[in-house]
Amino acid sequence: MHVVIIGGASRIGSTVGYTLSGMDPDVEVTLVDIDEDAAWAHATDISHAKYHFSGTLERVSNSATDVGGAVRSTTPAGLEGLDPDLLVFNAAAPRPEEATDRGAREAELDRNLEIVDTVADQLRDLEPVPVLVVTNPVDRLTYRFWSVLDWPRARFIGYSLSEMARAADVVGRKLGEAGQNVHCPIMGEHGEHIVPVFSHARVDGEPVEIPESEYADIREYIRDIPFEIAESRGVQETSRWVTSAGVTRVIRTIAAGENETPICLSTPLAGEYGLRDVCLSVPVTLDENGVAEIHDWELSRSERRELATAYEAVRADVDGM
Ligand SMILES: NC(=O)c1ccc[n+]([C@@H]2O[C@H](COP(=O)([O-])OP(=O)(O)OC[C@H]3O[C@@H](n4cnc5c(N)ncnc54)[C@H](O)[C@@H]3O)[C@@H](O)[C@H]2O)c1
Ligand SMILES: O=C(O)C[C@H](O)C(=O)O
Repeated sequence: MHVVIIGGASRIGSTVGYTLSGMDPDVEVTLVDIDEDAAWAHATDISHAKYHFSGTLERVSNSATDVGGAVRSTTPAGLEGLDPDLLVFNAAAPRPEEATDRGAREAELDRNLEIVDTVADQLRDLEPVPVLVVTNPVDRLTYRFWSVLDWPRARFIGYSLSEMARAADVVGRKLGEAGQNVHCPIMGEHGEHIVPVFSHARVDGEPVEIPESEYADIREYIRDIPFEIAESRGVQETSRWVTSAGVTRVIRTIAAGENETPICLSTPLAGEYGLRDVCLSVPVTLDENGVAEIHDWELSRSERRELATAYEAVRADVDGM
């Protein structure tokens, strides 16, 4: 498998490259970035890391020559010659200085829309492959890629899985259960309008009742924690570890060609949950083409209402784009 990371010199993109190369040494990784030197440096450093991870060390080169397991770098001009199986989009403009709170993702919209349009032009001649969008605001940018690239909608996936780990942490603490035994899926927007699907929460695989009195706290924790992390570490340093682990999980699921249990990711909707012309996180199974199936879960009345609110919020921006 050949994974091409656009914005490969970014904090998140380079960490995805490192994590994926460490876990799956045979996967080829190409870091594409306008910062050619930084992309080269990360590719070289990661290829040296593989010497320790897996006893492999493929020569790094800027060419697209097929070398199994190689970690390469190139600039966007080199995209044309690549033959990716999967694209990760992690390119971003520097985050506005004042964007330090929960509005930070939306504050990135205008600058990152321009980058999406530029990159979509560079991708136009490639064969359609899954595009995993990590750059914020995820739902709006996934939608933009879908609108400007004439590729099947199943190819477009927006990453929002970090929220599931955050939910497991807080729900576990509320219930006095170990976080790793908790599964609480999150639908809706990757942002303010998350929809924790409490009706599908599980502990040790069994349905669990979460007291309604805890819902507000749980939501607030999931919304706040990435910004508390960024505040303590520096606003340009977002949640790189959970994000890279989750992105790597999605890539490996696509590479494996299936996942039995649906996970919530953002994708274009065409009538599912009564919604269309928007990207929101919904339960999906994946295969090598992207989204294999959008699952139709029964939701509680309040979950449906929250999903409708997420739809309104994202649509309002999409209308103005
Ligand atoms: N979905 C999530 O859960 C999640 C989590 C964390 C961060 N993010 C988002 O990921 C994005 C990246 O964050 P980061 O801290 O890794 O970014 P960063 O600032 O470290 O890097 C951005 C990179 O994009 C490159 N770039 C800019 N324009 C480009 C173009 N046209 N082509 C190729 N490369 C280009 C830059 O040179 C830079 O290397 C942000 O939008 C951030 O909000 C999303
Ligand atoms: O990039 C951010 O500000 C937060 C990110 O979307 C995350 O959920 O970790």
